Amino acid sequence: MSYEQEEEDHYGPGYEVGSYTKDYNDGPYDGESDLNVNSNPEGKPRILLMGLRRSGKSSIQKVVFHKMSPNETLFLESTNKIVKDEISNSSFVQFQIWDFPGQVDFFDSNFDCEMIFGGCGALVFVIDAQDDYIDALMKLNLTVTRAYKVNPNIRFEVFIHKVDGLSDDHKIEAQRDIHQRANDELMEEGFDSVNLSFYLTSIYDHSIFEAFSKVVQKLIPQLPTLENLLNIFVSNSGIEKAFLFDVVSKIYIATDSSPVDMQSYELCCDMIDVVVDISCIYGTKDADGAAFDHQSLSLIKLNNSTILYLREVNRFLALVCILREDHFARQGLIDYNFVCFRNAIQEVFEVRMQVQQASNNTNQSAGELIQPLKLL
Ligand SMILES: Nc1nc2c(ncn2[C@@H]2O[C@H](COP(=O)(O)OP(=O)(O)OP(=O)(O)O)[C@@H](O)[C@H]2O)c(=O)[nH]1
Repeated sequence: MSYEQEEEDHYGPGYEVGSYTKDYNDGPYDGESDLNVNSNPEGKPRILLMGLRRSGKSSIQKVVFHKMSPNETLFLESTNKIVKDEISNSSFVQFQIWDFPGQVDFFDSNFDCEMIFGGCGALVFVIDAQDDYIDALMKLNLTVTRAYKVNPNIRFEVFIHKVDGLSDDHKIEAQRDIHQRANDELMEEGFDSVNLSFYLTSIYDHSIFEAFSKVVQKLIPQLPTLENLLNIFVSNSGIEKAFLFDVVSKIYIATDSSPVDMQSYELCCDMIDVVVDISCIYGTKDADGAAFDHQSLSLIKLNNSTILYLREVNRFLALVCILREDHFARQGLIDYNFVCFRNAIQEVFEVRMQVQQASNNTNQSAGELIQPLKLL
């Protein structure tokens, strides 16, 4: 698990791109500077992180994808160039994150809107809720309107961030106020069809992982299939809740259709930490040094007659389930259903690979550009 500061390159005169990557299992990124949409051969969706200075953009990226502890972010230096990060640690979770400096100026002639927004899947705008957010709302409006004109397919995600410092009432009020002001301004300017999603986030709890899970899920074309498979598995196995996790980032890439409550999600995240930590200390590591392998399985009984059950789905994904202890009496059935579920996921993955390969071949022969928004 290592990442490498790969290279720095010029993003047109005046804008630099720091490009590094972390490929959790396949060793350091060996790619070349990938500066524009056209050189994005695998068509990975791109997520842009934007917002005012010190709003918390780099902290979010470091905590979610680089295992940085929240306290360490206090020492992060201000970003003064676009930092590009390649996330390719899972069969389904593959994208690039571009972290922008807070002072980015859209009116600067060096800022190539077409190129930056054109190949973007989601734009995450971070607002510091502990600060006066009027300036941030102006910047949000400017960013969204600019981006939408270039690419109406972008998903706009607003993180009302640093809410750890706010009381519950204050959080709700901030969300209501920001939601209303942002939408009113867009309506006034005639951007009625722009859809903004809002999330209350903090790096000091699981809210940031939950919010990023939802951002990433929207970029996975196979999501309805995965959810369907989870629903079938859950209803036939007496399971209350199941999450399909990307083990390294602890982002859940799908869950069944019952509502997600934060406590269940936190429990499942904690279980992954426990399993990975114990495996690292006492388990045997494979050739890649990964302690999480095809035999990874864990069962934790809680003192409220609830069971947490974790099974490895593939190298990158784990299924974590919550169920009542009495339902676990039929473990054989659950295990059988799980094997069927795992085979189905494998098939989805294979179909995805085939379609991706076919699309690559077609595009190569036709000399066309690959649509960066498409995974399939
Ligand atoms: N309380 C609290 N502080 C946070 C949170 N997220 C980030 N911070 C702090 O906010 C400060 C700024 O964070 P950065 O990640 O450097 O902000 P940035 O948006 O990348 O800043 P620029 O690079 O200047 O654009 C740091 O001191 C972080 O520790 C959060 O969720 N809660």
